[in-house]
Amino acid sequence: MFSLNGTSFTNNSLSGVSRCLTQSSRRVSAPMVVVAAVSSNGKPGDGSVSVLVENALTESAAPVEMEVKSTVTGGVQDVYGEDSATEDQSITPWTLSVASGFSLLRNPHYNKGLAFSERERDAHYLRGLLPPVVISHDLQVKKMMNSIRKYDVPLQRYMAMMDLQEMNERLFYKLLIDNVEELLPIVYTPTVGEACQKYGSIFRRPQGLFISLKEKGKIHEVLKNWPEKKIQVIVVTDGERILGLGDLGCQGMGIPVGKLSLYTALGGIRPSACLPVTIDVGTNNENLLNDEFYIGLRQRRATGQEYAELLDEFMYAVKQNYGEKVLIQFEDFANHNAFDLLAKYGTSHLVFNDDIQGTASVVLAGLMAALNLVGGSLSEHTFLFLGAGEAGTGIAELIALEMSKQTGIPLEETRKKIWMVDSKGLIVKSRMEMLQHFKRPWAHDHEPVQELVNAVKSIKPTVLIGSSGAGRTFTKEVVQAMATFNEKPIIFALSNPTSQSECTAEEAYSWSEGRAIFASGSPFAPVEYNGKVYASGQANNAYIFPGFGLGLIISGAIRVHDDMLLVASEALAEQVSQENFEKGLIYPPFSNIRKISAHIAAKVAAKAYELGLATRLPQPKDLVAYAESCMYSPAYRSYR
Ligand SMILES: NC(=O)C1=CN([C@@H]2O[C@H](COP(=O)(O)OP(=O)(O)OC[C@H]3O[C@@H](n4cnc5c(N)ncnc54)[C@H](OP(=O)(O)O)[C@@H]3O)[C@@H](O)[C@H]2O)C=CC1
Ligand SMILES: CC(=O)C(=O)O
Ligand SMILES: [Mg+2]
Repeated sequence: MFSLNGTSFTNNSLSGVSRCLTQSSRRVSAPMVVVAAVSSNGKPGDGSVSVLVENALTESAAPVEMEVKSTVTGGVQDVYGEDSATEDQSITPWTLSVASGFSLLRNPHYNKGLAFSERERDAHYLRGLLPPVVISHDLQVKKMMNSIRKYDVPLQRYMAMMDLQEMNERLFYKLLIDNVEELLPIVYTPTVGEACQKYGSIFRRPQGLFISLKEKGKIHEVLKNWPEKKIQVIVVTDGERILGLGDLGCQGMGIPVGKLSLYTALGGIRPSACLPVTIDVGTNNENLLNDEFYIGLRQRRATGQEYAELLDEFMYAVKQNYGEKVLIQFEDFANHNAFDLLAKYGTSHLVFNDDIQGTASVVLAGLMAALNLVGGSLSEHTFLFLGAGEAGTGIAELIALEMSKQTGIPLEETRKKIWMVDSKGLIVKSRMEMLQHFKRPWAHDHEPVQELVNAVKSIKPTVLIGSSGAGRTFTKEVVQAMATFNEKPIIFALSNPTSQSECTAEEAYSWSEGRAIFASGSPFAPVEYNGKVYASGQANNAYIFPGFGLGLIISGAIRVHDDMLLVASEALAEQVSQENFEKGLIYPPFSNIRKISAHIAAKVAAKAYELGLATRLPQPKDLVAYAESCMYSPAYRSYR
């Protein structure tokens, strides 16, 4: 049934399998990887065994040599945890697992529910545990969508999705992939924001690792408690700036969980390679500190050395446990830590800050596409941001870099086309002394201006970008001002969730008399204005990070480089079709996202090879085809 280093197995005994695995060290050559074994009497080393195998090439975005999968099910005992005869003691010992009967139904990785075939029910001790009907994966999807749609409250839909993920992982991902436009607002913004706010009350089972100050000095061991060993992507937050909702402390866990489900559904990274992490150093949110259901440390945030030491221990433990090439995505850190963490670990780890870099790439892509509708080159436009934090200054820097590359004009000059307003007004030279370091490049010569609308009237931007986290700050006066000196004003309201959006789609179109090119961070339904329907795009980093991460993984990249962000923007902009433009759209539909992600991945990987940052050799000839072939598919495997 499967072959391991030259030895074939058919209904071999479990102990035989064990011996062979031991003798052949812990690594199995692709394409076959043991994923579970079933013994006839449920006891290891006794009776006949069938071994479930999967094809590593279609199953994973990992290099083809893979560690033997470690799963313990079967309700008998943890079968084999012993070290095998190999010199490489840094690798976690493999275990071979017994998955059958009731435990198989309780294992979300392997459970198929009513889709287990008659033969599988016989072979895997499922008789009587399921009702007689056998249904297809497609019918399961239809049934699940029917039940999810019955919930009127988005948070109930979110909880139904989380329950499904815990029950039947492949059904969860098929549902999400097949209904991405409908379900993205549930597992992601805006609903994930509400889920984080209420995470303490709705918490059922751990979906990721919680690393708090209590774990200081033990993080290496804590990482080993996670059941999966072959991790490729970690999304980590400390919960201090969750969307535009502020400090949600430990309850920010919903964000890494949500982002990683998109890594799988949108970018094809296999679920077992994804690890959500929340670093808990306390919270300054008084409501949470006083909430009896709060699940985090009940103390104010640790800062300074205490904070830095915990983060440092985490970063090095990750490298020690998962190697050089694990991608660590920083998510929703407050800006007073985010920029420093990125700078500090950017030279030693494969790190990516989604709020700074992913957002920059998605917005640049939208602008590149928008030029098809408004004309001119990037450097002929003038940009004004409301919000000069991670998102705002990250986007600004990438736009300035792209302008500089296109024109040969130095970066210091191209930055002068970009203006920023923060909570204290327009960022101008006279404020320089008081500005945080990331705002300083944007302090230009101008008299102080307090109000956004006055900044708009004075600077006359062609592009207005909201990255403030402050809802309804693009007032009627602001949008109307944009529409007086622009035939087609480009207006992005990036802040999440919907409640924090700088304006709604309806406001953007009606106040600009239908002339705005509008996109928002959280989705808005199409709007009717003067008898015409306007559909707006979603300028959200979810277009970028899944494909970007896939590109890093398939090339074995060891560092992230700004040029990779630029090619990711180009790849996304190229996916906007003529048909999309005719509808005023500057982003392609999410329904094509896996194809889009493969294109982004291919460009990012090609750039990694060009820059000498790729370690997976030789370089595949057709990187798009290779990226597609590496993507996880939620199709059920046959457990014969
Ligand atoms: N669409 C997408 O893909 C993404 C969207 N976002 C969204 O962007 C928002 C901001 O995120 P991020 O940049 O990380 O946050 P930061 O906290 O780093 O920055 C927020 C900025 O907005 C300014 N600001 C806050 N309130 C006002 C106000 N009323 N008027 C003017 N300026 C204001 C702050 O000013 P000051 O510095 O003076 O305090 C700060 O400069 C969030 O809502 C987030 O959800 C973020 C990443 C991706
Ligand atoms: C989308 C995202 O990353 C944010 O709003 O923070
Ligand atoms: Mg974020």
